Amino acid sequence: MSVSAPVIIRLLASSVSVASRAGKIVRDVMSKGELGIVEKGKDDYQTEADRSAERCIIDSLSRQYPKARIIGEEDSSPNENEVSPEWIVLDADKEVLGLECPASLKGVKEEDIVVWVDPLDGTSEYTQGALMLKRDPWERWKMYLSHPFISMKWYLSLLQSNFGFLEHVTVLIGISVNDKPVGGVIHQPYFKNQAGSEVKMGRTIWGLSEAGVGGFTPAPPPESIIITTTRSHSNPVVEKALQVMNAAQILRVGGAGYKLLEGKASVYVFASPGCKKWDTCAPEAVLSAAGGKLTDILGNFYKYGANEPKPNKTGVLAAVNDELHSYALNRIPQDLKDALANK
Ligand SMILES: Nc1ncnc2c1ncn2[C@@H]1O[C@H](COP(=O)(O)O)[C@@H](O)[C@H]1OP(=O)(O)O
Ligand SMILES: [Mg+2]
Repeated sequence: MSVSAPVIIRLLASSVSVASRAGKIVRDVMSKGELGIVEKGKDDYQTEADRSAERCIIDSLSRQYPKARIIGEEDSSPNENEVSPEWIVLDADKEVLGLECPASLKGVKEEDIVVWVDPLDGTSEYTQGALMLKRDPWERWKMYLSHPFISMKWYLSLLQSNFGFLEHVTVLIGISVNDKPVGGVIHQPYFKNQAGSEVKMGRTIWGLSEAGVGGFTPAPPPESIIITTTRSHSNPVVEKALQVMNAAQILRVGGAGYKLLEGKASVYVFASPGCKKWDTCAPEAVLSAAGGKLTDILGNFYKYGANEPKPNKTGVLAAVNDELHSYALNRIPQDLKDALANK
């Protein structure tokens, strides 16, 4: 790799490469069918894919950027023995390496950087996707019984979903400097690239502050207001914040990364704690590089320094441009903002 490129460019290029490798780990664990689900907290699960993909990303990046602070959702400690040599990725994406570094980022030093890693965003959708991959109804029913966190209502909605929730899964790597997300990578392991009769799985999107985005073309905002929100972590306050938006449509999809990429919505509203810094760092970087804005429900930016609290206690409000962000912010009732701020 060219050592002459500024560190922020090299790190973003390395993150693009390692995110694809992590995406393959996510697919491989699913293919084996042994998810190794662990309950971390209420509505919060971890699988073998989360653990292995995180080790792949953290070990690959920390070998190349030892002075950067890298924080992963699963908080697994580095242990050489656990890491398969095949998981270590030391190459870097050529397109990103060739980017002109914005002047404001040229002087960034490795030790100024904090990287937030979510190895598998949309874990609920991933585990539910596993259930639906069981084509034999009896096998599926037995697996459902071993997933005590999936209610019968969800099970029935899954049966009607045409097995689509795996597309909501993403791998997120967010790069922050001075508390701000400046670079982001969102990899979709289950995105289908159709080339003739051949289907190749996976796509990687990146964004860099003042440089733009790559890997996809952001769609122009729809004429009417289309909102996206959680499908698996709702509550009455989340619903109240949606009702006041006067939206033409509400799309309920999983994962923070996927909400930015599903292509139809222009505003993301989630008036609840639940998301953490690793959920929003990469999406915020990509969104702002594309001209959008992500804040909490009160309109304040989150800070991404290494010592900042991990939970995004005051929710998420994101939009593809400032005008739509202001529209949504002004519609949220003050009592709802106060209730979240004082939680
Ligand atoms: N109540 C919660 N508990 C745990 N994680 C949450 C919660 N709410 C949101 N998240 C995280 O934020 C992401 C976006 O939320 P949602 O899918 O509900 O829209 C989720 O995929 C999940 O990340 P993860 O899947 O990495 O654990
Ligand atoms: Mg997440």
